[in-house]
Amino acid sequence: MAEYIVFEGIDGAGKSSLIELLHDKLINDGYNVLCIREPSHEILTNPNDDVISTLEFALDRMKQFKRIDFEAYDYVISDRSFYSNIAYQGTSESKIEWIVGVNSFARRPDRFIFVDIAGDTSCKRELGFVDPDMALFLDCCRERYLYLLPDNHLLLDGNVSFEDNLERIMLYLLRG
Ligand SMILES: Nc1ncnc2c1ncn2[C@@H]1O[C@H](COP(=O)(O)OP(=O)(O)O)[C@@H](O)[C@H]1O
Ligand SMILES: Cc1cn([C@H]2C[C@H](O)[C@@H](COP(=O)(O)OP(=O)(O)O)O2)c(=O)[nH]c1=O
Repeated sequence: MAEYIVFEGIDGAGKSSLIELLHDKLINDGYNVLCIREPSHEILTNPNDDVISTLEFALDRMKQFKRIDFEAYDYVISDRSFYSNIAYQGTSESKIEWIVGVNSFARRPDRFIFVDIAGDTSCKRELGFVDPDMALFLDCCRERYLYLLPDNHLLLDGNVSFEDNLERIMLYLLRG
């Protein structure tokens, strides 16, 4: 049964770069690895409608998981999970409660790796400049992630080198 490893963090944190490096390392070590991402395809959501966005992301999530045979792999590595749903669409207490309920059948991660950067760093990496509204929104998402971190998570500083973070990830996976 594959270990389900989730990478989370705001846009531009370095999730996909680290996943690619981890994938190559694990394949090189002889493991069967599947990399997935959420959403599994481009989803046209309305950023002003957290309810519709939540349902779109949650449906895509459930359908994607139906297609995965966890017995066929050693590791399934995912770029995002239902935690993104809470971080991005959970803009009030009542929405968070509802989003947790909508995702109650979503698979829980065996390993949770949070790559941490600030909202303005995200803007600089993704847009090339700091959009104050976007930076503020992303800082709120970051706060929700930090509040939600499950037990046994690994928190990475997304400003240090990929090599240093890959080393930390390998130690974390070895910890059992
Ligand atoms: N630690 C880092 N140091 C320097 N550049 C980084 C770092 N992490 C990410 N980047 C850069 O930021 C951009 C977004 O990285 P990416 O891996 O696509 O993030 P995400 O998947 O979290 O959106 C890429 O250009 C990447 O090279
Ligand atoms: C899975 C998921 C993603 N999202 C958002 C977060 C990202 O802004 C976007 C995915 O963007 P994308 O560019 O595909 O990936 P990334 O920025 O992680 O490299 O979808 C949600 O708002 N809710 C969710 O449940």
